[in-house]
Amino acid sequence: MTSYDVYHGTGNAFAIVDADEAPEKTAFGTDLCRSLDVDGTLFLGIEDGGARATMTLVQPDGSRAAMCGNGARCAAKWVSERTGRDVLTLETGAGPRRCTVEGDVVTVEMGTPSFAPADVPLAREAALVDEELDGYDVTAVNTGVPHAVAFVDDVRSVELAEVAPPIRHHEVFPEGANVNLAAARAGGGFDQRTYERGVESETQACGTGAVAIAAVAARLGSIPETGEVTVSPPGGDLAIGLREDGTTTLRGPTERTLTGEVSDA
Ligand SMILES: N[C@@H](CCC[C@H](N)C(=O)O)C(=O)O
Repeated sequence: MTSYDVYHGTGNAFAIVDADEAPEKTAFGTDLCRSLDVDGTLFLGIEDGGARATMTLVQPDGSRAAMCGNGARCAAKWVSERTGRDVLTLETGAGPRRCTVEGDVVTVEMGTPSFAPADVPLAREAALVDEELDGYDVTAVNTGVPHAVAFVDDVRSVELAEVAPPIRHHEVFPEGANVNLAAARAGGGFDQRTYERGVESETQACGTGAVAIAAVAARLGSIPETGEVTVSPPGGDLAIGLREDGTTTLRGPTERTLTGEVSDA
């Protein structure tokens, strides 16, 4: 038997498994996503007494993603509950990510968003900034994984399941892209809806997507280049920090909802 916990970060839900206990990752992780109806399975390998942990995300379609913002928040909380560490570094496919745990609230240092075509990646040599793609003005950015961001008047009035797939699979994105729609809120901040690559549907929140929205808003001049902005997916509020050195932070709540065991056979 292998034990698991289910955590969510603003509605983005993950099964978390100790990497040392997992028999195999891809089929096991995919099956767990399906049986628990979660957005991914995180395999965590604790090192140095919890000062560091390796994070591997297997998504419902069997793919692996280099980084996951909300997953990193849940992962840090899981490691902290096991080791008592409040500050730790997650080793991800997108590089090390420092996390700070304060009760149920976790902040992840998300690195520097890149609009460079090779980094997104894009199948062309020019950045994609506020350019029409399948009916939306899209900006492409990598915040650990590739994102397409488009600003609309009202995120709720869009049929995301219809409009997102053509952008998600557009030939300009050789590795695909997560698709985010964002709308400025009257009191400041942004509403968010995200269609996730690998889940192949809308999720209740996406951390790298929230950082992408803030980074694109700053690039397009809709918000200051530094400071904090609230991005609100359906699952709750996320605070995004834009720092003077170009790096970003993601802060928000986490919650454990389930603990169980699954047969390895
Ligand atoms: N939900 C995540 C993003 C997970 C990776 C994404 N689906 C991809 O394949 O790029 C987040 O909170 O950042």
